[in-house]
Amino acid sequence: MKLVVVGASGRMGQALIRIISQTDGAVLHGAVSRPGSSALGKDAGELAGVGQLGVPVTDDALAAFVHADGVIDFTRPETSVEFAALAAQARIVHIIGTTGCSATDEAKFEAASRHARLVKSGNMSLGVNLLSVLVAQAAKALEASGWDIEVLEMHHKHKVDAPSGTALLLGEAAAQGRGIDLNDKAAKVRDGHTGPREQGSIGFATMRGGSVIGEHSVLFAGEGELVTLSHSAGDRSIFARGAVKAALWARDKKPGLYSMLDVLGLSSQL
Ligand SMILES: NC(=O)C1=CN([C@@H]2O[C@H](COP(=O)(O)OP(=O)(O)OC[C@H]3O[C@@H](n4cnc5c(N)ncnc54)[C@H](OP(=O)(O)O)[C@@H]3O)[C@@H](O)[C@H]2O)C=CC1
Ligand SMILES: O=C(O)C1=N[C@H](C(=O)O)C[C@H](O)C1
Repeated sequence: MKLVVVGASGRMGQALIRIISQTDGAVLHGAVSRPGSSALGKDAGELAGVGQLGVPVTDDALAAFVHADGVIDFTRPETSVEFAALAAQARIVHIIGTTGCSATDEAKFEAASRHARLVKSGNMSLGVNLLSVLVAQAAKALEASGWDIEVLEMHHKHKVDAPSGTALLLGEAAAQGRGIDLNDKAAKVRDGHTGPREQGSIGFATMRGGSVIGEHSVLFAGEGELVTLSHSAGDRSIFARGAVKAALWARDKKPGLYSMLDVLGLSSQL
């Protein structure tokens, strides 16, 4: 499968180029960076430390997409929206790992998925997707006893969105387990005299610092006891491997908007 990596000089872009170069059935067809990037014209393999791949970094996304089978995109919301339209035009697979997208962005992805096969997830790792299934089960099982749910996350100091895509994905899983809408029940920020915790709300706490790749915990707090379900990312290759797996999976699917749970065969569990 001929894959284009957009955001090729980013943290995830680099991890993706390395994983594609090691994956049977996948080949790096194109690498796209932003106009003016210092990476333009450089060999994508050399940039990612895997030796020459014969793929120069370009800023011409459409030309890169034309003869490709898929694009893997961990960039920025506004950029992913643009690439979704181009991928739909080229009728290719589009894997979106970008987080921090608005409801308007999501509607544009939905529209693009009428023509393209899109897989989008706030976390492409197997571990987090399994965790989301466990969180939904725990949220349901502990509902009658009225246990409170809090989602805690920490990431590196460069991260620009909060709560993380993963925290929101885990919050959605908890909400699904409780049969509620996360938008009605999320407490994303607390500051000052907040009053007591609203019964049935799902709280979020965000920490940023250093080079932390991704730490997530979902806390279930009852009277006198606490259950914690957590995931720790040791390396960005876990996300890159998931994204490449998603691209290979989506290749023969009908146009539509899929999740990582679909790719992993876990959607019926949630
Ligand atoms: N779903 C998942 O499993 C995961 C999701 N993520 C998400 O992926 C996204 C990227 O993360 P990360 O790699 O750490 O961030 P980086 O900032 O390191 O990488 C983003 C890259 O996108 C590039 N970019 C921005 N606009 C364009 C454009 N118009 N054309 C081409 N390239 C562009 C940036 O270029 P420039 O530097 O020049 O601006 C940058 O190189 C974030 O939203 C993050 O939350 C991250 C890890 C896992
Ligand atoms: O920005 C990151 O780095 C990460 N972003 C994703 C998120 O927002 O949850 C996934 C992962 O935790 C790393």
